[in-house]
Amino acid sequence: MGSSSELFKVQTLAEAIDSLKPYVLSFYQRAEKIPLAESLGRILTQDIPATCVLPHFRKSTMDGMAVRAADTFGASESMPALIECRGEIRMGEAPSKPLEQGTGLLMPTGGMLPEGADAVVMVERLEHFGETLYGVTKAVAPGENLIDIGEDLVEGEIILSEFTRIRAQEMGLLASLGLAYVPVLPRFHVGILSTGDEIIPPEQEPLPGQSRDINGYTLLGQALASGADARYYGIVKDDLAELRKMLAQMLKENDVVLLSGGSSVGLRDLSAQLIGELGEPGLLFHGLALKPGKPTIGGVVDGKLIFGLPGHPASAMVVFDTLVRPLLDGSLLNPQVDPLPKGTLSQNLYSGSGREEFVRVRLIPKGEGWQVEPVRGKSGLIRTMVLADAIVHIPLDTEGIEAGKEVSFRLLR
Ligand SMILES: Nc1nc2c(c(=O)[nH]1)N[C@H]1C(S)=C(S)[C@@H](COP(=O)(O)OP(=O)(O)OC[C@H]3O[C@@H](n4cnc5c(N)ncnc54)[C@H](O)[C@@H]3O)O[C@H]1N2
Ligand code: MOO
Repeated sequence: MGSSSELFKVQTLAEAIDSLKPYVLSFYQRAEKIPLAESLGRILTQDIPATCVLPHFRKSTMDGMAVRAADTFGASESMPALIECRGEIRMGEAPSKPLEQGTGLLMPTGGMLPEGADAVVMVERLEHFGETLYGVTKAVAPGENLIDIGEDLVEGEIILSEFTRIRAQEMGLLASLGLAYVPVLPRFHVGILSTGDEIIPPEQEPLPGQSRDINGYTLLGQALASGADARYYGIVKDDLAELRKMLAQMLKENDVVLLSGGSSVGLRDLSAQLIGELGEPGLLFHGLALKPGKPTIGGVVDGKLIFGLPGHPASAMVVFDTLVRPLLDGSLLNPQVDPLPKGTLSQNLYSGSGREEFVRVRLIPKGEGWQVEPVRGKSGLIRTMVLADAIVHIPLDTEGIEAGKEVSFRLLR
């Protein structure tokens, strides 16, 4: 234990992320094209220009009659404007000739307006006087009840930027552009392993001194929620040979390997030693100026990323969220991928640790916004994470945040 302080050559979170960036970027080169129907939650790897005008025809937004707006000016219930109906436009069909002055064409919502028409009168404002004669009981303004050509999209403009996360509305937009396949970041394959002589599977009854595996499941959930293809590899005892064998297999089968436990300075600190041995460049950092999460380990073995996360369940989750998630979900390159909502802090938050802090908080509805209330409790308590709705960041160079201040938070989903 005498050499423990040398092991902890503490780096900042930003330095750790920078050291991993080149390896993550090389992974991002493996962009793939996937069917649009499977693209929800994936990250675009290209700017998407509008390749067509939308809509490409003038479209009615009401069931009614296409008219020249000027023909309806001054119309009222007591003095309707008289319009001669020249027939009906069907859905999906183009009108055959322009609309003449004083005439109208009946049309459905979504139908194409004829040349010459510049507004639609809704059926509720039409009176049928017989034969082809209709009365308009309320004037329409030019442009009323229609969507103009290019009102949605103008050809050539960049409509989605690189590293946008595809939501339902982006899927719809991509469909409207005719993109049946979309270029996205690849999904990381993530392998998760829990370590420790005392850790047992959930289905076993713990003897004194034993604990059921929590981190295997929290990390699996977080990796899946970040869009990764994640797999849980179980539990390995504090045994160098066993751990080496398992890590070699996991590195073969995954892009990212997550270990938890055994990251600190105890006798059983095997992970850092092994990461150094398994391949190049090996260990990149051991110890971060982070609270919780000081004993975090990070390394790269032959292009694969490997992390040793702290054993304490809340620490492992917070470190995943701040260090690992941004690599998996593309927010490393586009921090705007998830805009941070804001709320008002209910109590002073002190930060005298000399470390960057991530504080678990509850969100309490207050007026139209949120009151942000710190969840107290040690990082060894899983319940603190269950009570928490979000995480608030206190940067390295501040002493804390005063009660009543507005703070940004990241939702824990
Ligand atoms: N002398 C020092 N001791 C510790 C330091 C330090 O700097 N000096 N750092 C502390 C901090 S901070 C943390 S966090 C922990 C991290 O410990 P390890 O990553 O080495 O993890 P373990 O010692 O194996 O376990 C700690 C704790 O967490 C429980 N654990 C581990 N894995 C799981 C799991 N999969 N599911 C549920 N619980 C788990 C384990 O049983 C221990 O109770 O070190 C401090 N010590
Ligand atoms: O980092 Mo330990 O992670 O403070 O509990």
